[in-house]
Amino acid sequence: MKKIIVATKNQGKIKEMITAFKNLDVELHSLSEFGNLPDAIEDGSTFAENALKKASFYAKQTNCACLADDSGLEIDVLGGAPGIYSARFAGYHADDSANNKKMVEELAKKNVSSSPAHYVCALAFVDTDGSSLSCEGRCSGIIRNFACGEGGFGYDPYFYLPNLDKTMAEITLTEKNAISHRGLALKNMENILRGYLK
Ligand SMILES: O=P(O)(O)OP(=O)(O)OP(=O)(O)OC[C@H]1O[C@@H](n2cnc3c(O)ncnc32)[C@H](O)[C@@H]1O
Ligand SMILES: [Mg+2]
Repeated sequence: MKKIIVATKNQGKIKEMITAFKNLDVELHSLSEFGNLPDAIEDGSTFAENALKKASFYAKQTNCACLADDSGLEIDVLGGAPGIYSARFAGYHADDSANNKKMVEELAKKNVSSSPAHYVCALAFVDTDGSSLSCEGRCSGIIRNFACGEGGFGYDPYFYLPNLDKTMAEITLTEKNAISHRGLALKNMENILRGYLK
């Protein structure tokens, strides 16, 4: 069975990635099994470039095949910000609550209480021989300036899904995976990996 490292330090992503791959015939491992590895440098100009940088970096560090995710939120009224800077919107070591506070402040500066927005997720798989596979997923919704729900992570309590009349933080992990940017990208990657690992 193929051993794949879920190469992320984000616990929210880890849960979603492991749940999504439960029917794939692979052995998933966490980066934490390798001790305290350095952070990958995320200096690409696109989600796809950053995902590939992370997967390649951790494949070298662990000598194992790695699956990495680079993702973020694009808010229309902010011209697509925070985009690839979503994890550090409020500064380099910002946490979710600081980023969310900054996001609410930026909406206020534009004199709006909500805006159409899109989550984007790029996934990259890098094997031990350096060969790579990649794909993306997107999910559209409305960013609002108030939080609802306790689930998910990051911007989820502010990301409203009009079709469900709920935020991403008010649905279960399985429901989130069925519609989210990461869920859709993982479905894609599952199909690509099935062919690759045959
Ligand atoms: O780089 P790794 O170690 O994977 O973890 P990270 O949290 O730094 O991840 P990114 O660099 O890809 O930044 C993505 C940020 O975008 C936001 N984000 C991405 N997917 C999200 C989701 O499903 N729900 C809520 N926020 C999300 C959240 O703020 C993340 O920290
Ligand atoms: Mg990161």
